[in-house]
Amino acid sequence: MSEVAPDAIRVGVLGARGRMGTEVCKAVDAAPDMELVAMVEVGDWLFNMSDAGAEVVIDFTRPEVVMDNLHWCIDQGIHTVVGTTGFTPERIKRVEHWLSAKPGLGSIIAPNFGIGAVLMMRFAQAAAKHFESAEVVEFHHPNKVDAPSGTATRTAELIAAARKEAGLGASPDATTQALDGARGADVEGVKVHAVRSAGMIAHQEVILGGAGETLTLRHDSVDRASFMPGVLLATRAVRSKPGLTVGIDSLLD
Ligand SMILES: NC(=O)C1=CN([C@@H]2O[C@H](COP(=O)(O)OP(=O)(O)OC[C@H]3O[C@@H](n4cnc5c(N)ncnc54)[C@H](OP(=O)(O)O)[C@@H]3O)[C@@H](O)[C@H]2O)C=CC1
Ligand SMILES: O=C(O)C1=N[C@H](C(=O)O)C[C@H](O)C1
Repeated sequence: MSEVAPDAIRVGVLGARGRMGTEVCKAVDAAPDMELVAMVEVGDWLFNMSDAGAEVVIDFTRPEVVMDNLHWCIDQGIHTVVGTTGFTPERIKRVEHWLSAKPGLGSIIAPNFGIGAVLMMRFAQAAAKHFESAEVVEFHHPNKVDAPSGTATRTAELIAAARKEAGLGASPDATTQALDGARGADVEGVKVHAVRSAGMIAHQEVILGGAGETLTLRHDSVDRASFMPGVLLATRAVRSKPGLTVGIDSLLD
C-alpha cells in the first residue's frame, strides 16, 4: 500500500473483484493522492461505502445493477465515476434528474476511459462529415456481457450527429440481407458490428469511405491498465464538476 496524503480522496470501488474492479483497486491504492476506503462486491452492503466515508465511488459492475448503485450513491451525496456500460439516453436523463436534487454533486459516466479510445472517438467525429460511408467494428473478449459495446454505440452516435449536422444522409448500401444480422446493428443509421474472440481485450475500428479511398481508425486496449489513467483523471476531477459529465473528452484539454 502506498503512503496516503492527509487530504487524499477517499475512494470506494463497486465491482471490486471484477476484471476492471481489480485493476481499479490496484490503481487507486497506488495513487499517492487517493485512499482506497471500501471495496464492494455483489452481495455486499452498499452502506459499506458511506460507513467508510467514501467521497467518490467508482462503479465497474453490470448494466443491470448500475442504475440502482448510482441512485444510492447520489442519494447519499457521494460523487461517482462510472465505467459500466448500458447508458441509454433515457438512463442519462434519469441520472441528470437525480443529480438536479443534489447541487454540487458530480457524476462522470464514460463508455471508455482509455485515452486512445477517447481520441479515436474524437477523430471519428471530426472525420465523419468528409466521407459518404461510415461503419464501426468492435472486437472484445468473449466474457463481455453486452453488445454492441458502449464505446461502439457512443462512436456511432457521434458519427451520426456529425453526419446529420453536415446534411449527409444514410451511407450508401444496396444490400438485401440473406441472413438477419449480416449487416450488423443499426445505431442512428450507422452500422455497428461486434466480434467476440478469445485472445482479445477491447479493440475498435471505424471505417470511413469516400470516392477511391478509405480511412480506418483503429484503437487497441491490449491490457486493462490502458483504462487506469482515465479512471484516475475522472476521480480527481469529479468533485469539482457538479452535474453529469458524459465521457472524459472534456477532461483531456
Ligand atoms: N468505461 C470503460 O473504460 C470500461 C468499461 N467496462 C465496462 O465495465 C463493466 C464491467 O466490466 P468487467 O470488469 O469486464 O466485468 P466483470 O463481470 O469482470 O466485473 C463486474 C463485477 O461486478 C460485480 N457485481 C455485479 N453486481 C454487483 C453489484 N450489485 N454490486 C457490486 N458488484 C457487483 C460482479 O460480480 P459477479 O461476477 O459475482 O456478478 C463482478 O465482480 C462492463 O459494463 C464493461 O463493459 C469495461 C472496461 C472498460
Ligand atoms: O467490457 C469491456 O471489456 C469493455 N467495455 C467498454 C465498452 O463496452 O465499450 C469499454 C471497453 O470497450 C472494454
